[in-house]
Amino acid sequence: MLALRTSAIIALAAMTKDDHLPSPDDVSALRARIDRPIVLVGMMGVGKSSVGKKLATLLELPFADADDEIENAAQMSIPEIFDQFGEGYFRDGERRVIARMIESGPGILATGGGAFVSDETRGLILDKAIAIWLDADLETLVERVGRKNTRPLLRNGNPVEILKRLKIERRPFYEQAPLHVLSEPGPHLQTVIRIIKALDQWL
Ligand SMILES: Nc1ncnc2c1ncn2[C@@H]1O[C@H](COP(=O)(O)OP(=O)(O)OP(=O)(O)O)[C@@H](O)[C@H]1O
Ligand SMILES: O=C(O)C1=C[C@@H](O)[C@@H](O)[C@H](O)C1
Ligand SMILES: [Mg+2]
Repeated sequence: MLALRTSAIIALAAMTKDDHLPSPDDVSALRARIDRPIVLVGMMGVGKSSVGKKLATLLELPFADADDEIENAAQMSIPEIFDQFGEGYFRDGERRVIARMIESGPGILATGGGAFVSDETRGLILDKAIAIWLDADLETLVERVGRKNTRPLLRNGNPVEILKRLKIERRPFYEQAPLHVLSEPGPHLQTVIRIIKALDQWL
């Protein structure tokens, strides 16, 4: 497969009839080339956890979610951690959990929306893993985060305005990921296939 090691591979093409599931042989061949963790980064609600799980199933790789790991380690929910100890404490835990998980070898890791903003975490991911920026427009994010009220950063103010601001503030960090995949409205599988294609070109 042609290795496109240019600055970034942008898989933003609209869904076409070419967005079909790759054959089992193609998936196996790709799987064999994955020698590092694949780390999904991007805004809250973009689909890192839900798409990441499906991607892991398709590639037959272990899946882990940094937010879940933090909750398990603390035996508390993320809103409880924010309420009782504050965001700084959460970010410390997030940094430690991701540093540990990056050492676990090939697998799919869904990060929390703010993880890639940390210089230390971002440096580690860029050095030792394959970072994929999952991206969506504001309207899509607003619709998706509205399905659950579990994101403490959206509780203190107008969620649309907060998401809009965070999206602008975080873009310079997210765009450092070498792969950029759009997660548009539609089936999760559409995004999974786009990730597979981006990886196939990159590796
Ligand atoms: N491609 C998609 N098409 C339709 N719905 C999606 C898609 N991706 C995610 N969703 C839905 O959007 C919601 C948020 O997704 P998810 O929890 O995976 O986001 P996240 O990026 O992990 O967010 P966070 O950073 O807060 O953990 C879920 O209800 C999920 O099913
Ligand atoms: O975007 C963020 O900063 C966050 C996203 C979620 O995944 C959680 O990590 C937490 O709610 C913070
Ligand atoms: Mg998540």
